[in-house]
Amino acid sequence: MCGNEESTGTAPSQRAPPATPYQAVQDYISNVNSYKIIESTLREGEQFANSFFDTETKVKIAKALDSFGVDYIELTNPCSSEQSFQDCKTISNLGLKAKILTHVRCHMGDAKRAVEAGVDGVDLVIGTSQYLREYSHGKSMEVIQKTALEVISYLQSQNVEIRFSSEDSFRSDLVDILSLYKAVDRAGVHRVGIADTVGGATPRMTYDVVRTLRGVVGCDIECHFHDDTGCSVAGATHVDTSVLGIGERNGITPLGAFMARMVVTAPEYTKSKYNLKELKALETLVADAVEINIPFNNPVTGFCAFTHKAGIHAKAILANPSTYEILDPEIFGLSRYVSINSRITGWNAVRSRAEQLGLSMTDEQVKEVTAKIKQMADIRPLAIDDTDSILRSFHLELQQS
Ligand SMILES: CC(=O)SCCNC(=O)CCNC(=O)[C@H](O)C(C)(C)COP(=O)(O)OP(=O)(O)OC[C@H]1O[C@@H](n2cnc3c(N)ncnc32)[C@H](O)[C@@H]1OP(=O)(O)O
Ligand SMILES: O=C(O)CCC(=O)C(=O)O
Ligand SMILES: [Zn+2]
Repeated sequence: MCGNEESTGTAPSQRAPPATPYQAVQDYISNVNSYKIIESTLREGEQFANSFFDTETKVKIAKALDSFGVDYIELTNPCSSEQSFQDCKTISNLGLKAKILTHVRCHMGDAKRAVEAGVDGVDLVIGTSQYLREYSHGKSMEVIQKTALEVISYLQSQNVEIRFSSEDSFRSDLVDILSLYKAVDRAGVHRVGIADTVGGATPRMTYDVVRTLRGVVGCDIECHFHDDTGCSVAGATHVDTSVLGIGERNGITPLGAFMARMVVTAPEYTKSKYNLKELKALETLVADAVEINIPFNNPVTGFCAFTHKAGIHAKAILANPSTYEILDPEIFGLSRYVSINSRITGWNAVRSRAEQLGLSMTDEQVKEVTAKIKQMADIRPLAIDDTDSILRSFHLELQQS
């Protein structure tokens, strides 16, 4: 052992645990205590390369999302196929607490089919960037606005909730989209949405656009962010998510990562509203359905999300978990793991493991066995069983000597 043989400090077990070990990172500027989740696993998620959801799977996922507590569940356009239409009807009739939305083109035919499917709300979308106006639908801003107002007026007559969104908002002309949003807001939509369809926006750009839009519309503002450049966790009043972030290309804001963010930013609201302990089961359900593994570094549920390895970390974590954790795993029904299996393990971690195993040793003895673990760990990777046996046989030798 080197370095800290003499500075053992106070043993973690001798100190009173702090009353509130986890402290929120306060965001005094934003109003984060009333956001809502538009969960799009069954829409954006169906655009994920591997996705095939049969009706039974969709129903299971919809029920799991509902039980988790999401506010809205967004479904694929019922015009996509006969089964998409039937599935919209089936899920709309489940009597879930979450409102059921479908996502359609800002187009009268799509809007009528959405109403026939019996959804609670319709998410209208149309591309507004030069790229999409030229290469997708070919419509001018004037035609877009005229069509939008007609479709909105029809949907109002059908008493459904209406969201109007531009696709590729961040590459659209800001003046163009602001005047379009102003018009649809005046027409009475419930929300407008902005979408970073290609995942190129920065947090600063997002802040600027949402702030400017907030000055122009009175309705709620929904955000939809793609993760092409790893910047998808953000939002305004309503945030689009999908389980594990599945979606077109490499997807959108992952529900779990967003929950991780919000449990820090708005802890009371988030914990009281969402059944965070169901996150892991929900992610496992969707991962199995689309035949993927949960990434090792997934926020909250990645296998090492709460694993502490380096000796300096382990000591402090054992004394007070908030030293190296911004999230309490218990909130998600999970537990932390302190590794003692490597050459970077420290004696404090080993002492804690020995205590867990009921092996009583002096500090000097723990340091001695730690040196043995390190010796072995320099030769090959160790598993927990290996280090436990080293501890047990060392302890046995002590008793026999
Ligand atoms: C960024 C996003 O993720 S937006 C959501 C993407 N979701 C989907 O695409 C849902 C699944 N899509 C589908 O099932 C099909 O594309 C359908 C049913 C919507 C349309 O299918 P098709 O009629 O075969 O058209 P296709 O998919 O080849 O092309 C899209 C058509 O929609 C038009 N379009 C695209 N956006 C809009 C819009 N907002 N309003 C009106 N028309 C639009 C395009 O111009 C094109 O029309 P065209 O047939 O005259 O060329
Ligand atoms: O409807 C929206 O707001 C977003 C549509 C979409 O999936 C996207 O633009 O990436
Ligand atoms: Zn998208």
